[in-house]
Amino acid sequence: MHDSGILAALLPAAFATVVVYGIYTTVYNVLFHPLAKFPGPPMARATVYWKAYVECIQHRSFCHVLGELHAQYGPVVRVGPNELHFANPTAYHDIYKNKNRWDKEARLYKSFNEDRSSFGFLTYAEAKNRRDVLSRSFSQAAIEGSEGLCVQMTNELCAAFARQSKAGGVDLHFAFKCMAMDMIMTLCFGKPIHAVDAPDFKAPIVVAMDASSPIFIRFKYSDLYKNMILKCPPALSRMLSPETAGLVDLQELLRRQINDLCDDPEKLKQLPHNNTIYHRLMDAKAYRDNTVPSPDSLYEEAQALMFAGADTVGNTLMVGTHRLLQHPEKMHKLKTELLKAWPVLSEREPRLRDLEGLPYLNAVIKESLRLSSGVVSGLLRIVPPNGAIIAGVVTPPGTIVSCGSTFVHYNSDIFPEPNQFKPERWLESNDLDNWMVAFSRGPRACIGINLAWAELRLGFAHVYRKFDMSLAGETPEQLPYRDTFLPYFHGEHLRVNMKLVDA
Ligand code: HEM
Repeated sequence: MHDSGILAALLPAAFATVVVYGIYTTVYNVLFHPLAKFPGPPMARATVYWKAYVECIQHRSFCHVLGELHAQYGPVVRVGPNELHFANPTAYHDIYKNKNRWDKEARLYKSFNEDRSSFGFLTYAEAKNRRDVLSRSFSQAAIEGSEGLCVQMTNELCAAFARQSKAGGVDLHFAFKCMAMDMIMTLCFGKPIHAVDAPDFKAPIVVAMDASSPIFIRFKYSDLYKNMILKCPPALSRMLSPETAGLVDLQELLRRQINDLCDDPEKLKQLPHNNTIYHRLMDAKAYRDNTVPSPDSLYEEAQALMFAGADTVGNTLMVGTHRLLQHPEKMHKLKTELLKAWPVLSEREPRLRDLEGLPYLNAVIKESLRLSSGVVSGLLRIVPPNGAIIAGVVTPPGTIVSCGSTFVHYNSDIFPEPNQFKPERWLESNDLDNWMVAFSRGPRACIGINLAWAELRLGFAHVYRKFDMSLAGETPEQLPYRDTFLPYFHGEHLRVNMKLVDA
């Protein structure tokens, strides 16, 4: 028989095998799977590609879809053949508690192409090794040591506000992200990229990161597409997919930085600060096995730190500002507190320690963190071999589980009138802190929490003490976002007139 004859005979057999396998898995998933008794949309019970359809074809925001599903199906919904989402806030503490060593879920976490980073390692053990090295750079003491740098970045943002303020206002969507990007770049490599100096705050790296957010959703469902964009030569990738060109530029910039350091570690000595995160990451003695990670791993860590550290802080400052502008009386209260702590602008500015003691400032930050929620997607975890009880529900081993932070932060039993901006609620009860989950909880909680708090305290304090702000144009009633892991704000950017106060 000719080759073409063999192929002609095999093709129908291969096709039939695929069809039979498809029918078998569908019947198994719907009727016999250990999760068969949990309610959920019929297609979600049958295939993971239901979620892909909702996210990639319908372009719907999955955390919002989850809200509708829970209203229809109750507190536990089966959103994939092997996946449950919990709406009950107690589930949050059951899943993300300190003593849990649960793995992260591969499809979601591999989509970021940061598999060998603190954020991307799937297992607790691998992540712990890296976190042990990094945690020294993010400890409370380290961040206090970087206070001068943090103040400098905030001052540079304010100087840029003063310079760039013009008819039409400044773009706060990008401005705060630029500041956070300069901060993390300086902490990593000792030199800022001066993102805040870009005209209208459109620093290419920040714009590229912003535009690339929705693309990662597609990476979740197609390795082929992901590799086509991220692993083929940059010039070809830019040609094949102009919409992701910015992401490729960002990768090249970080790769150059890391390759330079790996090729010639002596270059570390030339960095303006001698105690950067990459001094630490490239110090073999910092590791239990005395081995510096591969250049690829160091690159992925840099990407993880940029993505984790810039948009999150930027979004919180933007959402807080949006709400304060909608509530002049709360803005006034904040400014009054700041004026008392910092009566004359030209005199000693308050230190981080002083800002920690300002109750209303801290309440404003908590309320901004609650409303922006940090990461809005469910942080998917795998139930270990012994199974688990989550919010009172017996959950089989191997199940993918999550409870999104928005289901905690917008729960009206915990936060009455959850859509309202009420910093005062944090002053009335300390118990609420138990339900602040913006930085997640447990062994994979945010490693940058101290840095984030420092940036938020200094950001709010300096900007609100130094500027009177008013909306340029219409007040957007809401800042609509889509769940792309972080919230992706896709509406009109928040533009604000900034007027320097006299003293
Ligand atoms: C308002 C600011 C921030 C918020 C709301 C936030 C939120 C979070 C959340 C929810 C996680 C858990 C993600 C997961 O389980 O998949 C996380 C992890 C992480 N964050 Fe942050 N973050 C913020 C700022 C920062 C900053 C400034 C950095 C440092 C550059 C940072 C670095 C990280 C890293 C490295 C992880 C991975 C930890 C691990 O998986 O073990 N974050 N963050």
